[in-house]
Amino acid sequence: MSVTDKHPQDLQLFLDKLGTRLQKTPQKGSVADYIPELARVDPDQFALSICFNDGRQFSTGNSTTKFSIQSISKVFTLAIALGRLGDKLWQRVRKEPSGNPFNSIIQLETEQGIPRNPFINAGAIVTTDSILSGSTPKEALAEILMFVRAAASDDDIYINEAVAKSENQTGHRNYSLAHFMKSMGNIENDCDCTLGTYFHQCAIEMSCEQLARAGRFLSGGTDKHHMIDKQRVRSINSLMMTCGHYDGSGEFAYRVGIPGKSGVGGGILAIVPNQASIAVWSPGLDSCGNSLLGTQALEDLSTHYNWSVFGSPA
Ligand SMILES: NC(=O)CC[C@H](N)C(=O)O
Repeated sequence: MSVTDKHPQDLQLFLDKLGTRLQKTPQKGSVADYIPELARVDPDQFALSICFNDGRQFSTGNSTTKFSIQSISKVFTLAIALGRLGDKLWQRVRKEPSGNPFNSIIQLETEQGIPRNPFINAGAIVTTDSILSGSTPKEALAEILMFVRAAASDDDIYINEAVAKSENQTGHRNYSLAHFMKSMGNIENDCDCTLGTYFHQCAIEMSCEQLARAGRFLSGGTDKHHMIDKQRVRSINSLMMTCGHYDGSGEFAYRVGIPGKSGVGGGILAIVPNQASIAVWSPGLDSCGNSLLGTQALEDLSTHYNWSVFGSPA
């Protein structure tokens, strides 16, 4: 029996109180300003949506407002790449936490251009490059959008061109990562094509309600949402737990205790394995680039409902 069968009204009340309390918090973190279009987002926004495997969905705050999913897109591209290449992907990217910022270049030189994991920028660029091989950027982006729309059961999901363009103009760090990996033989396509595709996937916009629904393929929702092999669901969740918040992954696992993937747009997709998919959004970020209040909301929620996969204190 899920928590919704027992106390659906209590859960809605809990979420509304949580949203109201967090929105009053003075320390909201800072919005990402290295992508100029994201610097314009109003930091005083908060939304959360939970989609249970039994189909029920509960939301609070600005839950239909769309935001830039940014690195949360890396979960969808990893699922597509694993479906295409299978374990061969792991010859080009590893499965280890990096302990470094998401856009760090330092490990690539001593580690032969093989990124630590698919969720740091270098690893995500390699993952996108693998999807691009054999397709044009337009075809690869169409495939990514098709996957996301099918996962969310919603066609009203698009790429924000202005955000993609804005990141392309200021994406010198990502260009350096891609060119370094190209020099080491780990990028197959033209760097401009791979990065153009990567910037566009990051610029996908979704609301918390859409994102929570899109995450059902990782929470083991109904048969309809078995979009990928069950073994892969487990693999992706394990990487979200160990690497989904970059150099803040240990802290997130310690405080929240469930797999999660953040993005610099302020969103987090979190999975309660076999139970629910949760999307939270608050644009202010902490020093590791993870949503400050989003993390707090997930900690409060998972503590209250005992969702940590590491056991319950009771
Ligand atoms: N952590 C993130 O969300 C980073 C994604 C962003 N598009 C970048 O490449 O810098």
